[in-house]
Amino acid sequence: MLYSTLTPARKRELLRERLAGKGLLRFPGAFNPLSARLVEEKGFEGVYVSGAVLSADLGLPDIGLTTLTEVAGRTAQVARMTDLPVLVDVDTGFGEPMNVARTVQTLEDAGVAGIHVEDQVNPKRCGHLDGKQVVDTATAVRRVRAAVDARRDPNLLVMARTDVRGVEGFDAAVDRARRLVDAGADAVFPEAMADLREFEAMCAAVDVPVLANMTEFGKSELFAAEQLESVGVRIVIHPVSLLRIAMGAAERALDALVAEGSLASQVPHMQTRARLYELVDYAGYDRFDSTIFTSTGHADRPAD
Ligand SMILES: C[C@](O)(C(=O)O)[C@H](CC(=O)O)C(=O)O
Ligand SMILES: [Mg+2]
Repeated sequence: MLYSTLTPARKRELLRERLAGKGLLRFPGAFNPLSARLVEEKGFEGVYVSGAVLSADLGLPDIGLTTLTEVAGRTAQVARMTDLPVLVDVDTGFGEPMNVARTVQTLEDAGVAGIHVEDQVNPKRCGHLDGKQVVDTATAVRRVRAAVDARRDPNLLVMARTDVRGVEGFDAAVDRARRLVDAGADAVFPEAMADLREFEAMCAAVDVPVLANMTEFGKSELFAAEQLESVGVRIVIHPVSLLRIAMGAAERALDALVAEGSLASQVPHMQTRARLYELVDYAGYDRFDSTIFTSTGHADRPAD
């Protein structure tokens, strides 16, 4: 009931423990707080909060228009719904290194287990589009150092995302990733890798966990979990997938409503009322209510 049963500190500790072990951690993107519960119930290891989803949710393109307050607010709502560690996309950190520091502390307060900050210029764009620009290494390093220095919980995972692959090529991306690890990054998110071999080489080049972004309609093929695991990738995100699936379903249903005048044909595709209530733990609230009434000896309500 009311959810998360673990403190943010414990979730961070658990993520660190899992990363110290072996295997791939799968982080589907939650497109709303409730979907985070679904992700947890299905047995995934973490929840991703995507900047692209957050922007799209507000009807905005993913070009750095969202504010820290919006991102932190939504992320806190997601994090409180799950015992899984939440990894959040903070784009370029919302400004200069001082802003990055504030971003990190604000998101620590929002209950996340990790953040990733990227080395694009502002306005940023989706990492799988052409025409991106990146900042120089010194600026990228300052962002990561600011993030690392600002965290109050040493277990908060500071992940450095580099967009250099799509701008200057793979070797430059490896150089950039190494510099960001030297600056204190706990993990690396190499954006827009061309193939599995590049993931493998990146994993071999840095001795911190590497993330793979399996976003659809992007530059990377959609590799399966076993393929990524076999080349040493430690975290995979499916950032926008659930939003795409939900929006695809919503559009098809609206078309049916227009064509058929009713949604009767769509009911088999819907999450049932019972399943929704299960996800929000309706029964848990009922139990709480009756326990309180019983224990306070409320006369009007029978104990059950
Ligand atoms: C991972 C990402 O940063 C996101 O915001 O989810 C995006 C995803 C996308 O636009 O498909 C990205 O830049 O890759
Ligand atoms: Mg993003």
